[in-house]
Amino acid sequence: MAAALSPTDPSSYSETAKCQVTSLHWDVAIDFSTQTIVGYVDLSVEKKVENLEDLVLDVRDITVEKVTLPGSGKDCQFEITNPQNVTFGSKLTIKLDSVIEKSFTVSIKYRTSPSASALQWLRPEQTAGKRHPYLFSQCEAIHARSLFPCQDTPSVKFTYTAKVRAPREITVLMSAVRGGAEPASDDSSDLVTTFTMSVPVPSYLVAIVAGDLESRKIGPRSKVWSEKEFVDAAALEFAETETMLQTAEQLMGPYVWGIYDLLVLPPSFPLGGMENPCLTFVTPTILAGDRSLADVIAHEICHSWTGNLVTNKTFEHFWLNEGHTVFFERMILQRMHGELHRQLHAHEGFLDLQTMVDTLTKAGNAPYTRLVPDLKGVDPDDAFSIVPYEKGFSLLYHLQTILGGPAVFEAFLRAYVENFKYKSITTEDWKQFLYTYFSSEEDHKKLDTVDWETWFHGLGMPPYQPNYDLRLAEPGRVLSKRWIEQPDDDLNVFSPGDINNLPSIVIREFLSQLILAEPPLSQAKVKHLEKVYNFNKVRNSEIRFRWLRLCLLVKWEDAIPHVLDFLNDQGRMKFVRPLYRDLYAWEEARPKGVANFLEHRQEMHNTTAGLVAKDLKLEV
Ligand SMILES: CC/C=C\C/C=C\C[C@@H](O)/C=C/C=C/C=C\[C@@H](O)CCCC(=O)O
Ligand SMILES: [Zn+2]
Repeated sequence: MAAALSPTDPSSYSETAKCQVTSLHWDVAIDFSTQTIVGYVDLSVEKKVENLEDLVLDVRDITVEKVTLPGSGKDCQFEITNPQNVTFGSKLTIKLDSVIEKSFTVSIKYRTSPSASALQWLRPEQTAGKRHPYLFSQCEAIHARSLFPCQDTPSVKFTYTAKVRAPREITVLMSAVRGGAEPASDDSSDLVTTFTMSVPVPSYLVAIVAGDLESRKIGPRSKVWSEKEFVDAAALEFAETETMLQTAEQLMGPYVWGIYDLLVLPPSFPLGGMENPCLTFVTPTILAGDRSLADVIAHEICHSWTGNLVTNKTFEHFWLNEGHTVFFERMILQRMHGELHRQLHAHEGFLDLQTMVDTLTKAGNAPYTRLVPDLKGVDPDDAFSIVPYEKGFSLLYHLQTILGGPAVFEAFLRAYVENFKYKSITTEDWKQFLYTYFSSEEDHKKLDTVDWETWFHGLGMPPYQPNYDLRLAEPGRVLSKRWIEQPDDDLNVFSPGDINNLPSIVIREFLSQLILAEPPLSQAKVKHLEKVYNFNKVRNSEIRFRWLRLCLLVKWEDAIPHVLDFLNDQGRMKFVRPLYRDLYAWEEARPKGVANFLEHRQEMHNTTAGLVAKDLKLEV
């Protein structure tokens, strides 16, 4: 019989009403030769009920060797049920007959599997330096259970310490403050590095990286880490980090995590960024050379408050993490570059939301367009999209508009963070606080005009269409209109100078408008665009992405090798999944897309490969 999932979190087996993990100690060795992590996790647990018979934990692809209660020195019986559940992993039940104390510790001796979904192992030849192997983790949403047995639900927060052993030429970092690295007592060719995270975090924020890493100081509390080959470029690209941190502190209160470092990962990293505390992980696709893609850094910095301090209680409330973070990210852009930048980014987000809603709806996944989706029986990775980011932002922007503008709403958001910091909350908690904060009769009348049911549970686009100020984008929009209206046999009116002085965000808007043109642009026009502006040479990933989508839209065969190059150069899902879907949708290009995927899937990140396989309708 299948094991039951938690009544309070559809993505976890843990029984958090009975007991909760409050701290964790991880004592492990990284074994690159077997692609496993081996050692102990010690969990300190607090009982919530008098008679606690079992401790139930989430595991996936983990071999448990022994469980002991260090307090009494006794071994515990344990069993693993649902061993093959692809979506949620398995349920580890530890028998606790003898525990009478309110708090106790269990020590679990275990090993991970080479196919642990949280981990990507790279051979030396897959790294930039080609000298040493590399390992990185991605635990959000529910992959921490493949790294260590845990209550893998964001409703539980714990502090942690760690001791990680690895070969001495490998630098190990975690989402925590790094202590020293000492030679292992039995073999000085290994180093043991220690870490401390003293702010309670959910399991999805535990992260590890191990590789041939260097760092550069980029601010009083910040370093950037990466392979030697990228580190100087990364230091220049992210030089605004401290300004962003200070701006975020003005908006949301003190930064509680001590250090804020950045790690630039190898190109297969599946996300733009991941807000691992003390050490944000980012994709190298934001190394544009001109800081124009640093909005990703602003976003990850804001998660230090929204997400990492105030956390969604389950991934059904993921919009609380992401909607607020996008809202604050755009406030940082506004403070640094002006309101028109915020307006243009918000507009771009709304266009992206429309595209995503169309894609999900056409694919039969309309339920994932809900702001608060039902994740019962659903892998959170399958439900993941920009919907919670942009629909969430739209809701907050709408509230800002009706409740009195930025000053009033910023004060509310600051109070929201203050009120819920260190907690995990639901959408209902958020809404109750909103009504309590805006308590006057007049404000309640305004709040009651909001169609909450449609915002939270409605399918498709939000029930309100914002009217953003697009003055900044005007030159790009005028140029796109000219291209759309110009007859195909009279294209010599365009010249490279048309886009010379346009900021990259405006070129993005230019290309987005061309993609949206109805009827679609002719292939002749797209070929002429290349002739005049040389887009195939542009390395800015956001421009490259839009340009290649436009080429596929008009079925320009010569563009396919450029698309495949981009797909094989990097593995960011935001770019890879739509391009593979476009290849699939074009019947003649489909075999090339499928063949390219099959050739490269072994090099891809697990999660990306699994989702692309579904996009290409291949067996997983
Ligand atoms: C409603 C959605 C339900 C669950 C999703 C929760 C987690 C999904 C999982 O796939 C993890 C996502 C992690 C995201 C981290 C960073 C993003 O900001 C990246 C955004 C995309 C990009 O910029 O490349
Ligand atoms: Zn985010």
